[in-house]
Amino acid sequence: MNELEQFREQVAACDEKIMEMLIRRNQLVEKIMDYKERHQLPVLQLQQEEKQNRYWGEKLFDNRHKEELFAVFECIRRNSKKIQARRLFDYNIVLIGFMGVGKTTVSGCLSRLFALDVVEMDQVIAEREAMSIPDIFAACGEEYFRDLETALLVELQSRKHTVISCGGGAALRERNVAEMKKNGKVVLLTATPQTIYQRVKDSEDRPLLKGRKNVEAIARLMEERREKYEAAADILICTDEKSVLQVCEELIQQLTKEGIQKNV
Ligand SMILES: Nc1ncnc2c1ncn2[C@@H]1O[C@H](COP(=O)(O)OP(=O)(O)O)[C@@H](O)[C@H]1O
Ligand SMILES: O=C(O)C1=C[C@@H](OP(=O)(O)O)[C@@H](O)[C@H](O)C1
Ligand SMILES: [Mg+2]
Repeated sequence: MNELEQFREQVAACDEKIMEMLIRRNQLVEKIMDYKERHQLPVLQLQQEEKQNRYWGEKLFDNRHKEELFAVFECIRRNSKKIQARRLFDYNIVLIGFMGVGKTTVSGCLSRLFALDVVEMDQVIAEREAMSIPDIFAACGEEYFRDLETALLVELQSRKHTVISCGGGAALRERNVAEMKKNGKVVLLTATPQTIYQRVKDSEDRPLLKGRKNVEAIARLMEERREKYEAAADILICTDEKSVLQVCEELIQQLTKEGIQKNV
């Protein structure tokens, strides 16, 4: 055997070991989940991730392939999160609620925590129409926009393990709620009008608040919508005075409670 072939054999032996270790690692991830479930421990334990980052940062700091090694480790960790998420949520997580409650922000955070895909409905619609949401409203009207939402919700039924961040008005149509529930658990995020005002006051992205961006008008519109939002929700999370991470933790905790856990 020439030298090149010998090296190739050694690389193949390394791959064999790496794969064996990855299989073992995945089994341990499952065991950790069993343990957390049995002892009712929170699913998210971010300090563990920080500990790993510190450890490998120090250990690899002068390695020539530090970046590449980190990228592989990140990929391994992402896959662990996926394994975890697939077991926890056998469905889509559909976020609804008034403008500014944090649907988009919470989706991003959930996606990082569990390596879930995100569909930001407004963004998909704006891209497909090649127009911003305010422009769609101005050019084609609200009904047209709501029809696009309905069509997209139907399309998303073929997915699983996806966070669907709805536009604030999507849950107001009965038909939309029925489509959401076919593949997902509907999570209603709430906040007081004062909180909403603070969060949206500097943004121009919400045509329905144009010319009425004040606490009173927000409170009125919120009250008009409240009944429909609440009727659509499988769970409700209040976001006032909570960080985005706290909101995610509460959401996971509620979703993984018995009964909500599986899509039954
Ligand atoms: N829990 C929170 N605490 C503080 N600010 C938040 C929180 N959730 C969202 N925000 C902020 O509020 C604004 C609106 O959030 P966004 O996710 O766009 O809401 P939505 O998609 O429901 O309209 C953003 O600037 C975001 O950073
Ligand atoms: O509440 C609504 O009717 C709307 C909310 C907006 O999304 P966000 O809730 O993400 O702001 C956007 O879809 C559109 O302006 C209509
Ligand atoms: Mg949004």
